[in-house]
Amino acid sequence: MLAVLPPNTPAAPDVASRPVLSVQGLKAYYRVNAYGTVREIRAVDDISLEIRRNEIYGLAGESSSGKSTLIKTVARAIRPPLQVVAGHVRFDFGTGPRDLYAMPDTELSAIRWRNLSYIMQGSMNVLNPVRKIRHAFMDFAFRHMGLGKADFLRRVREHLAHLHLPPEVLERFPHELSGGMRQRVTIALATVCRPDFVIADEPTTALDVVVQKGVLDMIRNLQRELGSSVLFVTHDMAVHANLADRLGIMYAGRLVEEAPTRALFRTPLHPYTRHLIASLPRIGDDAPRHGLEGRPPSLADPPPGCRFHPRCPLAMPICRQEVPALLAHQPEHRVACHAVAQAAAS
Ligand SMILES: Nc1ncnc2c1ncn2[C@@H]1O[C@H](COP(=O)(O)OP(=O)(O)OP(=O)(O)O)[C@@H](O)[C@H]1O
Repeated sequence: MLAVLPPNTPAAPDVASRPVLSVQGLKAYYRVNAYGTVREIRAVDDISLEIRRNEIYGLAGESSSGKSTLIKTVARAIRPPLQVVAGHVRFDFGTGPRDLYAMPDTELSAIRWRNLSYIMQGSMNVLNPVRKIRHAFMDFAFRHMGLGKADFLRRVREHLAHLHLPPEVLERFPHELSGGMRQRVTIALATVCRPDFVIADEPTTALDVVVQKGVLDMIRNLQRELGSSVLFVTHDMAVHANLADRLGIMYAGRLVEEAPTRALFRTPLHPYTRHLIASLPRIGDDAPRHGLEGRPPSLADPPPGCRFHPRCPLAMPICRQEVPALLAHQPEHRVACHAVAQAAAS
């Protein structure tokens, strides 16, 4: 077990049953001025989901489906031209749900790193290239730990040792470390305060397969030890299969399916999810994989109805007119598809 800090979340009898993150009707658009005309890129368009304590929720979908935009919005790490135009993001760190966008800046900076931390794509976004790693820990984590400097650095060294990182990394500049080591350091940084909720945006994408496995194991082990919740984003379904407890599939700014990972891989319901899973390579299966016809739509001018309908093998007239609601087909399995809903009703 980690001998670092006591849990951040105060024990309350009903805390475990409440979601730690609740997103409702969230819409986040890029409002871009193009030659005097404002265009809206609807990258996150009416998303609702909940993430529980002590689970890894994987968010999947191809490039430009809105994954990064959704997690930036969930972390309130947005800047123009991105704007939240509707909906709520509520976190409950044990003291009741709090609307992230209604929080004063002081409260927001108090929960950052301590309750809510963010492992970004590419470690150099958080590590300053001209400062030693020690400074990153001092800058981000020191004020949240309530310790003197010597005790704080001792805790940091213990945490690094627990993660099999030598304490000497504190005296290194980021460029002196390999890519995998830098990513491990950013994970150590993001978890040293034992946060309740960790957001990880493609943390292993730039790494080779062997290093990637080590980093994924590190994230899984830490999550188990801390009992925290992780929102993990990658387009790589094989990574999700090995890491996520539950999976949400995004297509063109919308959540189209959500289920426990095993159920989603065994019985994918949405035609897009079925395509994602069917295109995964399998050992001993040399049959050619067929890509989907067409391309994802422009999020500045998405098609009406279901955004997947122009590429969907099951498309019906209603799919061109009505947005399918995300409905529960099993208690834990939600899907937004008219064809699936009709088949279930018949
Ligand atoms: N700063 C920006 N200004 C305008 N549009 C943007 C901006 N950033 C992203 N977008 C658009 O928002 C949409 C969603 O992009 P986003 O990066 O969230 O997708 P993604 O699923 O995370 O993709 P990837 O896996 O490639 O990172 C895309 O159409 C993208 O072009």
